[in-house]
Amino acid sequence: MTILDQILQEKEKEVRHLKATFTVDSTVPYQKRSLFDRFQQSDRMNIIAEIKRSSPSRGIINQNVDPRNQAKDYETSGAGAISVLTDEPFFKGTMEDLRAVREEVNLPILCKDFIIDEIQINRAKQYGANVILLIVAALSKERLQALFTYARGLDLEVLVEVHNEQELELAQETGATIIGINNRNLKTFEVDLAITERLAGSVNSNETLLISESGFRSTEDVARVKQNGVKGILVGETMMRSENLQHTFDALRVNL
Ligand SMILES: O=P(O)(O)OC[C@@H](O)[C@@H](O)c1c[nH]c2ccccc12
Repeated sequence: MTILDQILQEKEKEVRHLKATFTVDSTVPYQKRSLFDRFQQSDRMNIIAEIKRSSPSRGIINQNVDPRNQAKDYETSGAGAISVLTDEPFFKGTMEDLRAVREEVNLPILCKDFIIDEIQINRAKQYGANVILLIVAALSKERLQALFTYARGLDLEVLVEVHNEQELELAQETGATIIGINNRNLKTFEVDLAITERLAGSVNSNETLLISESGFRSTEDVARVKQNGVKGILVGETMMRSENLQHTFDALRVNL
């Protein structure tokens, strides 16, 4: 069984529990913050900076981070959006982290989780997400379409994550306007920026916002992907380990 299979098995349990315990509170106000508009217009590489305590591939990264302070520091250093890993069993994040971050910053917030059911989308919105992640490798074509349409109906944006040509085609058929090319294979953990170089060419980057995800450490890394129409990068570990965030942001926010 791959790690992705294990995670999805856990998610099924989580969804069963959620269905028994979570109800939507329709009195919670929602304020839209568009990642698409912000990123599509920018003339510098946009950074989605991630709150990531731990991961199955890297182990503990920064277990005791205060998500509020970290997010605030990301915002002042030049982040265009914040990603909050909310998966608990494998990444040690929480929905409370998402809420805390949402209260602290004015940027679009991505709920980074393995979404397989509508109820997780309701919960993400209620905790303050503006954008949700749908991972093509984790869903059937039908479920991908259903969850995508459901989220759009709630006025959320959707980052559709792909790792190969076939998944990219599915994302496009779904109607995705924000596509994340994950350089990390979620089944083997292998990271290779060549994945973005290979896939980005088949996307019309005037209509679709292209994000490259995982494995960014240096200006050179970003330079490799920007030629291909990529307007944003998703950076976790490098941000969580940075001792000088301003310096890290300046190095990665190359001119487009
Ligand atoms: O820490 P990195 O290598 O900068 O990667 C960040 C982000 O791309 C990664 O956390 C990620 C991309 N897609 C995911 C799906 C689920 C969990 C995590 C992820």
